[in-house]
Amino acid sequence: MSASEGAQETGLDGPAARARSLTKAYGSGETTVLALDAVDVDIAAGRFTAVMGPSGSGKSTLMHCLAGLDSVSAGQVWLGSTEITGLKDRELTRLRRDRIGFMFQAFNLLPTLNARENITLPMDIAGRRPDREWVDRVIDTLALRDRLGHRPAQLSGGQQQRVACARALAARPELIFADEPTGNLDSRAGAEVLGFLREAVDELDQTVVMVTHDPNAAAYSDLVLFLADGRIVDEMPQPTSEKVLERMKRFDSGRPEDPDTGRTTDGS
Ligand SMILES: Nc1ncnc2c1ncn2[C@@H]1O[C@H](COP(=O)(O)OP(=O)(O)OP(=O)(O)O)[C@@H](O)[C@H]1O
Repeated sequence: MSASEGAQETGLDGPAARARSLTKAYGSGETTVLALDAVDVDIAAGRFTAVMGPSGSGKSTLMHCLAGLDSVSAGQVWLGSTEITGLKDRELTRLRRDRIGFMFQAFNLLPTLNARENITLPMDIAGRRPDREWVDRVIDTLALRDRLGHRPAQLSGGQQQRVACARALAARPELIFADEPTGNLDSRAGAEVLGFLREAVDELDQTVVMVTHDPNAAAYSDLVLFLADGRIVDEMPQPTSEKVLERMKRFDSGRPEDPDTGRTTDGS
């Protein structure tokens, strides 16, 4: 079987996003922080990828650079076959609007709009006519049909996050970025939202990249990428929460040594 037949069989042709030697430095001179250090990554289309790593390892920076929300210091980023590094701000804004969906920890729902209006808001702003059939499918998949007339204050946290999820899916973006999407939810509502992201991939053929600290959340993904000090240091296909937790513990025990004493910095 040729590679192209394989791609056809899985319905995939090339990664949804790609970075090569992606480098991001903040600040200058002695205070420079290298948030991403020559990262190479392929985000597989039609898959659910989780990004994990210790605090400050570069997870959010990676997501922001892949999504064109942040400029890069060096290297290249592609969304599908479009190189986004080098695009002008206006082109980037349009590309984000048309091709990417976002879900953040804060739901960013507009309080005066009802659920349906919040879901279609990005398309309304862009002057795009929603694909009714698709939006209906998203609404039913997320079990929001009987909540469409409610404003955010009349919805539970989990329902609000489902509306945010529907909003990210509504324009049928090529890629959905979720940054700690369950961070503000109790475990039941969190599990529900993760289940829906999983369904978006399995049933609706969407591509999801999720930044998380939570091994249980990462276990919903197809592949976990582990970042440390701005580099991808490991990856884990078919993760379970136990295996992810074990891997994360190795970061905790990998405390840097003091070069003078050879001891770890906590004195052990
Ligand atoms: N705007 C900024 N200005 C300066 N430094 C920054 C900025 N944003 C991030 N950094 C630094 O870049 C590094 C990576 O940050 P980033 O937010 O990507 O990490 P993270 O893995 O998402 O962390 P967390 O899990 O705590 O959210 C950190 O050292 C951080 O302090």
